[in-house]
Amino acid sequence: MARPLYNVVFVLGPPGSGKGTSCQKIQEKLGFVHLSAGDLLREERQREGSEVGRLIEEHITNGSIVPVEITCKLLENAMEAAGDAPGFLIDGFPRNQDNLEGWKRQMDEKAKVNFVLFLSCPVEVCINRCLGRGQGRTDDNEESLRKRVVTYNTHTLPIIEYYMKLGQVKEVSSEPTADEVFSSIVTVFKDAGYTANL
Ligand SMILES: Nc1ncnc2c1ncn2[C@@H]1O[C@H](COP(=O)(O)OP(=O)(O)O)[C@@H](O)[C@H]1O
Ligand SMILES: Nc1ccn([C@@H]2O[C@H](COP(=O)(O)OP(=O)(O)O)[C@@H](O)[C@H]2O)c(=O)n1
Repeated sequence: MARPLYNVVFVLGPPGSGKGTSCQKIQEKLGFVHLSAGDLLREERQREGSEVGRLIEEHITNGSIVPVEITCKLLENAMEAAGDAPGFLIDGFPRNQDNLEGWKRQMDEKAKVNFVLFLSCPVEVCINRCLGRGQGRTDDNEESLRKRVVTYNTHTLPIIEYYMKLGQVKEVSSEPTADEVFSSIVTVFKDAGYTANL
C-alpha cells in the first residue's frame, strides 16, 4: 500500500470534556492541524436554505449524530485544504458505528490513525462546563445536553471500547486544570514518538 497521506489522532470524550481546548494547545505546540467535526458541521449548517443545513440543525438540537457521508466529506475536504501537516487532530469523530464504518470506507487507504486520545471526565463536570462555555451554542442547554450525554454513552463509548480492544486508546483525565491536562497530553505524544517542539 502507498504511504498514507494523512497522519491522524482521533480525540474523543464527553461533550465539554475539553477536546477543543486541548486540541488548540496541541496545535500550537506540535503544529498538528485541529479539525473539529462539530465546528465543520456548524459551519456547513450556515449555508442558507440548504437541505443539508437543515438536517445538521436537526441533529445538533437533538444531540444525535449526522450521517457520516456529510461529516467525513467535510473532514476530508479540510484535510486536503490543510495539505502538508505533520498530523491532524480529529476532534469529536468517530462518534458512532456509522462514523467509524464511513471513515473506514472513505479514508482507510488515505489516513493512518495513530491513536485515540480519550479525555475522560465525570459527566456532571462536563455539563457544567458546557453550561458555562458562553459560545452561544444552540445545544448548550440542559435539554440538549442530556440528549448529548445519552448519545455519548450509547454510541460513542462503544467506539472508544472498540479502539481500547485494539490497544489504540491513550486515556487522560481532563478533570484537572487545562494546563495540567495539557501536560499529561504532552507526555502521551512524547511516548508516541512525537518529540519535535516538545
Ligand atoms: N481542564 C479544564 N478545566 C476547566 N474548564 C475547562 C477545562 N477544559 C476546558 N474547559 C472549559 O470547558 C468548556 C468546554 O471545553 P471545550 O474544549 O469546548 O470542550 P469540548 O470540545 O470537549 O466540547 C469551555 O468553556 C472550556 O473553556
Ligand atoms: N462526528 C460528529 C461530531 C459532531 N456531531 C454533531 O455536532 C454536535 C456538537 O458536537 P461537538 O463535538 O462540537 O461538541 P461536544 O458535544 O463534544 O461539546 C453533536 O452533538 C452532534 O449533533 C455529529 O453529528 N457528528
